Amino acid sequence: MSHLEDEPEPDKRTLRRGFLAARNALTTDDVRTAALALAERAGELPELAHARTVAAYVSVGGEPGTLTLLDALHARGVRVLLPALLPDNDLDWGAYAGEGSLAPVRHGGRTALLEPAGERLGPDAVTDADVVLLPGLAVDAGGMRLGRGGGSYDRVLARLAAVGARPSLVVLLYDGEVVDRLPAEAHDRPVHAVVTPSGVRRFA
Ligand SMILES: Nc1nc2c(c(=O)[nH]1)N(C=O)[C@@H](CNc1ccc(C(=O)N[C@@H](CCC(=O)O)C(=O)O)cc1)CN2
Ligand SMILES: Nc1ncnc2c1ncn2[C@@H]1O[C@H](COP(=O)(O)OP(=O)(O)OP(=O)(O)O)[C@@H](O)[C@H]1O
Repeated sequence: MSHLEDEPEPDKRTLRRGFLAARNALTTDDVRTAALALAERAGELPELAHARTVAAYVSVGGEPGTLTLLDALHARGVRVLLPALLPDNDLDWGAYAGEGSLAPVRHGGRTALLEPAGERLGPDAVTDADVVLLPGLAVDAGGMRLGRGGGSYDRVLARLAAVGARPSLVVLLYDGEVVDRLPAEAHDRPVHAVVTPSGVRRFA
């Protein structure tokens, strides 16, 4: 992206469109191969090795795959919390109990998400997490994350801060989604690390 450095910062919407188009161009095989590498790389994170509760999400479509990782955590006895999207874009949470505990839910015209089918624990349940795995479209060298724009995870991060919870914040991405710089707003908060198929990068 260095050839763009002299141009005005493209806004978040334009950036989102570009990153989503690249994901849409991936084949099922690309996604599957990357998901295996991601699970392996994430397995190297000491934060995950020691976590008792992990807040995560089930990837859909071209998103970097998370299910292999979720199954590995669940099999080790880690409590895995998964989000359920509420009408105002806030997130409720439920526990992952294997693939049978997921239900496809379509919100509006969007791709169906896989959400926890069991008991709902309430939006504050995320404050129990030792590690939060956040979805995103990109992260920059300062750890600032570009999300989908719903503000769901902005609210999660605000809620964690409000109760003084300081879990490790980790975003799972493809290699090309780690960039030099993203536009940041006052409410944006940096993550601690990014996992891509080629490895883990930590932010100061
Ligand atoms: N897998 C997953 N679950 C998640 C999120 C996410 O980003 N990914 N969320 C993050 O906040 C929350 C749900 N919010 C979402 C907001 C917008 C779209 C969305 O615009 N989807 C588009 C593009 C899908 C694609 O990448 O191909 C669509 O369905 O058209 C999806 C989820 C909680 N669960
Ligand atoms: N703590 C908050 N509570 C409610 N709304 C918020 C909060 N923080 C940010 N928002 C709103 O959410 C919207 C999306 O913000 P932004 O573009 O940063 O989303 P994002 O970080 O890309 O998405 P996400 O958090 O879903 O991954 C903005 O309109 C913003 O004002």
